[in-house]
Amino acid sequence: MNSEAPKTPSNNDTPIPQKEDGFTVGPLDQGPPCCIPQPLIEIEDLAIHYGNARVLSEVSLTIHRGCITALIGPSGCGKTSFLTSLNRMTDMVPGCHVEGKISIGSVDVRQTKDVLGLRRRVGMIFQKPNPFPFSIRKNIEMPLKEHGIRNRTERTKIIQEVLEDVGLWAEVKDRLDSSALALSGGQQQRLCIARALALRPEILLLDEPCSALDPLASNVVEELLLRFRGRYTVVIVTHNLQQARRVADYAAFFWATNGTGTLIEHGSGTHIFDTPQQPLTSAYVNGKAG
Ligand SMILES: Nc1ncnc2c1ncn2[C@@H]1O[C@H](COP(=O)(O)OP(=O)(O)OP(=O)(O)O)[C@@H](O)[C@H]1O
Repeated sequence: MNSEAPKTPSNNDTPIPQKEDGFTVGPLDQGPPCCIPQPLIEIEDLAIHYGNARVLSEVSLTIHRGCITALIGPSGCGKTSFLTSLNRMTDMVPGCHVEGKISIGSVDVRQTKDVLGLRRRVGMIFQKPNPFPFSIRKNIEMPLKEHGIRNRTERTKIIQEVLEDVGLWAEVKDRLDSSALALSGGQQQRLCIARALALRPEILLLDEPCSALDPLASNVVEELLLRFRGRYTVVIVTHNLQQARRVADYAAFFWATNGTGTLIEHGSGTHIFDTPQQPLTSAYVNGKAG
């Protein structure tokens, strides 16, 4: 294990990026613009079961505010299960049982009664873009209404802001009432990210967000993630090690033995990809295992 600081510059003098190229990139007042390693999510001795099968065990990890943390490891080692436990999506899986402690700031994730508030704070983006089968506008408006934003002018403002944040505004501003399903895959994924941003989350969980996209669309989403650094705390599952290497301030490597995954090693992206301590990590990141 390693808790060395990430490669990203960490000092208070880094200027806050201003609106450029039509992007505003999230609430500007939400924190340090660079990756100052301050713990935000603390996971202690996490275990996850589906029925009698223990698929994840003994995972302890600190995730830092404003940083991008990549979860890597072969298929079936528990990355998605881990990710979805962070905003209690695991509650929705019949037979799923989570043990251990997850804290986000002062909130005890497993004990909190305010699951809606938790999910507002911790947004989730899935592998396959999943826009609602409605208009582009309604895709963002619906969750805003569900979360109690009754004022139409405020909703209209947020819709424009978040579409600008994901670089989609110029492409869709003249067809906000057209079906979201008519957008390309990459545009749909950016719409889903905009929908998550509309609720002003602090944390974004992304489960292989680029794997269903063509290389060009994938690059656009990756670029977007880099722009989120410092504004949102991003936790991303990716099988694309090149992508993980490019974006990760921190990386956590999982591996399963006899069906039970665990965390083998974590640390800065540089540490995991260039100087891993564990032979298994080295074999995996160099394409010799997994
Ligand atoms: N709903 C479920 N019911 C039963 N078992 C499940 C369920 N979801 C996941 N599993 C099992 O839990 C283990 C971990 O799965 P998980 O999807 O978390 O791994 P992963 O590392 O994200 O895999 P991948 O990279 O293929 O998405 C696997 O053995 C999987 O079959």
